[in-house]
Formats: sequence, C-alpha cells, structure tokens
Amino acid sequence: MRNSDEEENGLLSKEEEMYQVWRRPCEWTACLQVRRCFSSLVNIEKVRVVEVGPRDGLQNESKFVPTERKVKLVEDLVDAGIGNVEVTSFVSPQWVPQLSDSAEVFSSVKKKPGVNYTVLVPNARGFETAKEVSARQIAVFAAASETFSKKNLNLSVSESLEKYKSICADALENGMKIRGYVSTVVRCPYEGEIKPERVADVAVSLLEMGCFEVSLGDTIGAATPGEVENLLKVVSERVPISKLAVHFHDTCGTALANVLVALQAGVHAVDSSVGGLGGCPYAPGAAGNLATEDLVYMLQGMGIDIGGIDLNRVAKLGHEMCKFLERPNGSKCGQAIYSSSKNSQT
Ligand SMILES: CC(C)(COP(=O)([O-])OP(=O)([O-])OC[C@H]1O[C@@H](n2cnc3c(N)ncnc32)[C@H](O)[C@@H]1OP(=O)([O-])[O-])[C@@H](O)C(=O)NCCC(=O)NCCSC(=O)C[C@@](C)(O)CC(=O)[O-]
Repeated sequence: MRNSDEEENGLLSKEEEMYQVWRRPCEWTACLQVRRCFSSLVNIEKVRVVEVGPRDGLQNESKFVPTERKVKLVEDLVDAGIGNVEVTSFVSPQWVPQLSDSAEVFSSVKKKPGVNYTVLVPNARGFETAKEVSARQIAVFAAASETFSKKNLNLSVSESLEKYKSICADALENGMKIRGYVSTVVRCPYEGEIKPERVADVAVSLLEMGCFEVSLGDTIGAATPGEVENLLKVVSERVPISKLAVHFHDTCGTALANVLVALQAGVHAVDSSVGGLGGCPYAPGAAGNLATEDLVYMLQGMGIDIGGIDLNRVAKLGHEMCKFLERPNGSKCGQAIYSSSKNSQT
C-alpha cells in the first residue's frame, strides 16, 4: 500500500505511479454511473458476462505469457467481480503452444467459492486432464462448418459430436457442468455463409448431450445485427433462448451491436475478453473477442445487472496485458479510460 509521506515527498515507485494513474479513471467512470439509464431497448434485467480472455484471448497472441502471469490474470479478473471465467484449454500443445502450461495454470489459480472456472476440452485426453485437476466445469466446442471443424479439431462435425457424447456422459457422471460452443455460426473463413439451420442442428446435439448452455460463436467477427437476429430466430425455434449465449469477435466493429440484438431476442449470457484479446488460430484474419470493458460499460450504462463488475479494475488488467503483449488495447472503453487518465495527469 502507498505511504502518504512517500507520496507527498514524490517517492513513488513505478508501480505506485501506475496506481495513481488508475485512481483517476475511477473518478471519470463515477460520472458515467450517474448517467446510468434503465433502457426500454431490452427486457433483460440481468446478464451473465463470461470472461474468455485467459483462454480465447491468450491462445492466439504471438507472445507467450508466463504461467504466473496467466494465473494472476485469472485471479485479478475474479477479484474485479467476474464470476465466470474460462481459464485455459487442455488442447494439444502442438496445436496451441501458447497454452502449453494449461494444467499448471488451472491448478495454480486460487479458486474462490461461487465462481465458475471453466476449461475447454477437445477430446478424451483433454477431459482426463480436466478430471486430474478437479475442474468442475468444462466447455466442448463444435462447429457449424465442416472445413472449420476439420481445421480446428481434425474431425468432421459429426465425428466431433460423436466423440463429445461419451466425454459429456462421463463429465455428467463426475458431477461436472458442461458448456457447449458452436463456431462459425454466421460465416466461415473457408466456406463463407453458414445456414442458421445447421447451427441449430449442432446446438441441439450439444444440449442433448447435457450442456447447460450453448454459446454461438461468430468466430471471424463478421456478423451484422440483421444476421444475428435471423440466426437467433431460427435457432430459438428449436432451442430455448435461455440456453443460448453469444460469443462475438470484433473484426468488423459490429460485436456490441450484435450483443444488443441478442439481448433483445432474450439472450442473457455474453462472452467477452479483457482488452479485446485474442482470436482463433484456425480462423485467419479474425480479430479478438468483444472486449469485456466495452461490454461492461454498455450493460452497466443500460442499468442491466451484471453482478458488480468493477470496470476500472478490468480496464487496468486489459491495459496491462495488452502492454505486456505489445499489442494495441482492443477495448475502446479501455483506451478511453486510460487516455482520460493520462490527460488528467497533464
Ligand atoms: C483435438 C486435437 C488434439 C486433435 O489433433 P490430432 O493431431 O488429430 O490429435 P492426435 O490424437 O493425433 O494427437 C496429436 C498430438 O497431440 C497430443 N494431444 C492430443 N490431444 C491432446 C490434449 N488434449 N492435450 C495434450 N496433448 C494432446 C497427442 O498426444 C499427440 O502428441 P504426440 O504423440 O504427437 O507427441 C487438436 O485438433 C487440437 O488440439 N485442437 C484444438 C485447437 C484449438 O484449441 N482451437 C482453438 C479453440 S476453439 C475456438 O477458439 C473457438 C471458440 C470456442 O472460441 C468459439 C468461436 O470463437 O467460434
């Protein structure tokens, strides 16, 4: 903690200076809280924010993040009020070397009660690791596009679903919760446009296996609001909307608009990544996920209950991680908070 004498004498360490920088955005966003407006745009009162940065975010960054730093990121996100966090993935280290320390990361995170710590698993081997580290929640991932499935899992869509059946049965027997993903729900980097009916087929299969929810992934971040509206209309004819989450990448800047459309359709779970980190290694050209900071800013501003997430703390984490990765901050809100803090220093 800072000592007020040291502060007065100008003896601040680098870390303490950073803390100073971050006190000011708190004041800035305090003004935003006043402008919180209960909007009639959506009927949803509560949204579950699912933080996927430590997994989806870091899997595609060129710089390897050391184990302790990954662990700290997860713990800090939880301390900032995030209640659902995808910690890592137990995939092949040959395929995703950035997460080759995943078992150590998952085991090292100090778990807090009431928080869902998820790990992504692609196959029986990954599931065994999930059991070894006592994961309570796993995520399995399929695709609506055959080519993407082959590139991402080395399996056709039906082969992947067949393999997940036994993994899911085993997971349920072990008392685990299972989240499902469908990738390439609107467009595929290899096949182009994807039919919503195909997405519905895969989502139904995942729910039948026991997934409590299926997150619909716009893997390349190309979807527009009209397409999302149509997708959700078609999929929700076969899947209760309460079982759907959305997962937008922000390549074309439409992610937040897409979230709004999803909320209007009744979706109440949204994935995002701190600092807008990431992308998928098997979706060339795709940008990072919708930034958590931008999502939190919008939802809190609309008066939607997201469970007490501290925007300033999340923004600080996004800023620090982007700086470490030597990449631009992918969050507009994070950038605004940080530049306002710098301006208020001068
Ligand atoms: C599924 C495989 C492994 C098949 O890949 P494969 O090459 O067919 O598998 P294999 O069984 O032949 O194994 C190859 C090597 O990997 C090892 N291996 C095999 N499995 C594991 C494992 N679980 N953990 C650790 N090691 C493993 C295995 O032991 C072997 O090692 P070797 O004997 O050669 O030394 C591979 O395709 C894979 O890892 N795919 C994952 C790719 C990935 O992580 N993609 C990104 C996540 S999905 C995503 O980002 C989309 C999403 C969810 O965010 C939503 C959206 O945005 O759309």
